[in-house]
This record gives sequence, structure tokens and C-alpha cells, in this order.
Amino acid sequence: MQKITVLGATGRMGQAIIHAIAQIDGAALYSALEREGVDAIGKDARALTGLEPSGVLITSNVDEALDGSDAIIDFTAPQVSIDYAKKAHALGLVHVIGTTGWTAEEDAEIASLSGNGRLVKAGNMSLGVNLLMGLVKKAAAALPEDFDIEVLEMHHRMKVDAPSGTALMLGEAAAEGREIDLASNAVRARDGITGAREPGTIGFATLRGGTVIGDHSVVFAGSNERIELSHHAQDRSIFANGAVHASLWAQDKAPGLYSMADVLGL
Ligand SMILES: NC(=O)C1=CN([C@@H]2O[C@H](COP(=O)(O)OP(=O)(O)OC[C@H]3O[C@@H](n4cnc5c(N)ncnc54)[C@H](OP(=O)(O)O)[C@@H]3O)[C@@H](O)[C@H]2O)C=CC1
Ligand SMILES: O=C(O)C1=N[C@H](C(=O)O)C[C@H](O)C1
Repeated sequence: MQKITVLGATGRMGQAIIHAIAQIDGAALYSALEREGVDAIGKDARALTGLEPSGVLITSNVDEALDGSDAIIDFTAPQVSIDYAKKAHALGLVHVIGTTGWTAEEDAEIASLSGNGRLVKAGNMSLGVNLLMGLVKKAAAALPEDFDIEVLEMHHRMKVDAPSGTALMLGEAAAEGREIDLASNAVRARDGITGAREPGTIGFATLRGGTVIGDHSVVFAGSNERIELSHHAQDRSIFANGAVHASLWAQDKAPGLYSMADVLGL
């Protein structure tokens, strides 16, 4: 049985992870971490999500929570995830990182860490989006360059980062298909007199509102025809199940940094 610590245990994803652990064979909730001062500290982690109590109380004591744990599942914030990746490398733990909103520097920092940890990091842990990435790469490679590529996303009103991690992964897949560098060809926002669209760029458009869990489309807009490849998340369990499966998958892997494509064998 893999003993899992859930980080950000009262967050939207933290709660979905606690549910997924309860349903997936081979996974057990070992500890549940939150920041110091949060009201939920001392409360039963499973009971807070509407499940039968398990005796695992929410704590802010990191050393106690990680002592004896096999894995950390972490959907929090980039600087928090970097700190825990260092701990995972030092303690030889599995660390599944679903956090998004990374700067290029933060991304490089996590990739440069070394030690005995097995890190799995992905901006989207669902099977559907990871399959979509392959389709987007294929379409971008197959279509002539005068098909303009735009990535659209919509999320709930509480999301703090933009474009979404998934939108950036899809943009990266399109850039790989086109054999171009995303960073130097991305147009991440438009406002005012922008001029005509620069050929070869990859545009991003962000919508926020309501309780939308996560909608993504990649549009290939040519002259007189348009292709759209889309994914619509209907429940956070698709991300949570992916994260718990990634955690179990990583248990016997060599130390290093892995993606969801590695986990899914895509
Ligand atoms: N890869 C994927 O498949 C998915 C990724 N995400 C990403 O996951 C992240 C979280 O999303 P979501 O759950 O909606 O956000 P929430 O704000 O609901 O949850 C984040 C949680 O992390 C907690 N937290 C922050 N710092 C710490 C810390 N130092 N120690 C312990 N807990 C901490 C927060 O506490 P507090 O409220 O006190 O700040 C909060 O409970 C985002 O980056 C999001 O984009 C989301 C869905 C799927
Ligand atoms: O914050 C969210 O909710 C989500 N974040 C991830 C992202 O930034 O792509 C994944 C999913 O779309 C939900």
C-alpha cells in the first residue's frame, strides 16, 4: 500500500485527491497538510470531504506528516511545490506535482533539482488532455503553415494563473509539431490596436467565470476552413485519478522528473 501525503488538503484539488485515494486500490491517505493557521487544522481530512472519518487529521507539521510517508501529491503553488520537491529528493519520496502558473525560471529550477525523489509534473493529469496533446502535435505538423493556431481556455472564477497550464502544454505540443520555439512565438494576450496577426505565432485566449472546471480548444484557422480540437473537463476526479495513478506508477521508478505522457505510456 502506498502511503500518500496530500498537500493543500482543503483545496479544490486536495479534496478531490482525498476522494480518489479512497477509491483506488493500493493507495492510502497517510497525512494531510495545510498551511499553519488554517481553520481546518486538527479536523479529520476525509470527514471534511464528506467521507467516513479515517483518523487522519489535517496538520501543518511538515516533518511529522512526511515521516513514514511514501509519496506527496501536491496541487498548490509553484514556490510551495519547489520547496516540497527538494524535500522529496532529500527523503527519496514520490512527488506528484499538478501545480500550474510556473515562470520559466521556476520551471528550470524544478528540472535542475536532483536527488532520490521521483517527481511527476504535469499541468493536466487527465487522460483526455494528454491524448489531445498528441493529436494537436500531429495536426500542427500536418497542416500548412498558413493555418493560424490559437489556444482557447475557460476556467472557474477562482483560478489565479493564466494562460492555464493545460493551454501552455497544448501550445507547446503545437509548437513541437510546427518545429518552432513556443516562448518566442507565443502571443499570450491582445489588447488595443494590435495590428494584423503575425504569421507563425501561436495565440492564447483566456476566459474566467462561474464554476467551469476546465475547457480547452486548439483552433487551426485556415482560409475558408477551420479545425478545432477540444477537451471539456466535467469533474475534478479526472485530474485526481490521474494524479493518484501517477503516484503509484512512480513508486518503483528511478529517481528523476517524469511527465504524464511517461505515466500513460503515450
Ligand atoms: N495538473 C492538473 O491536472 C490540475 C492542476 N490544477 C492546479 O492545481 C493548483 C491548485 O488548484 P486548486 O485546488 O483549484 O486551488 P485551491 O486554491 O483550491 O487549493 C490550493 C491549496 O493549497 C494550499 N496551500 C498553499 N500553500 C500551502 C502550503 N505551503 N502548505 C500546504 N498547503 C498549501 C492552499 O491553502 P490556502 O487556501 O490557505 O492558500 C489551498 O488549500 C493550481 O495551480 C491549479 O491550476 C488544478 C486542477 C488540475
Ligand atoms: O486551476 C484549475 O482549476 C485547473 N488548472 C489546470 C490548468 O491550469 O490547466 C488544469 C485544469 O484545467 C484545471
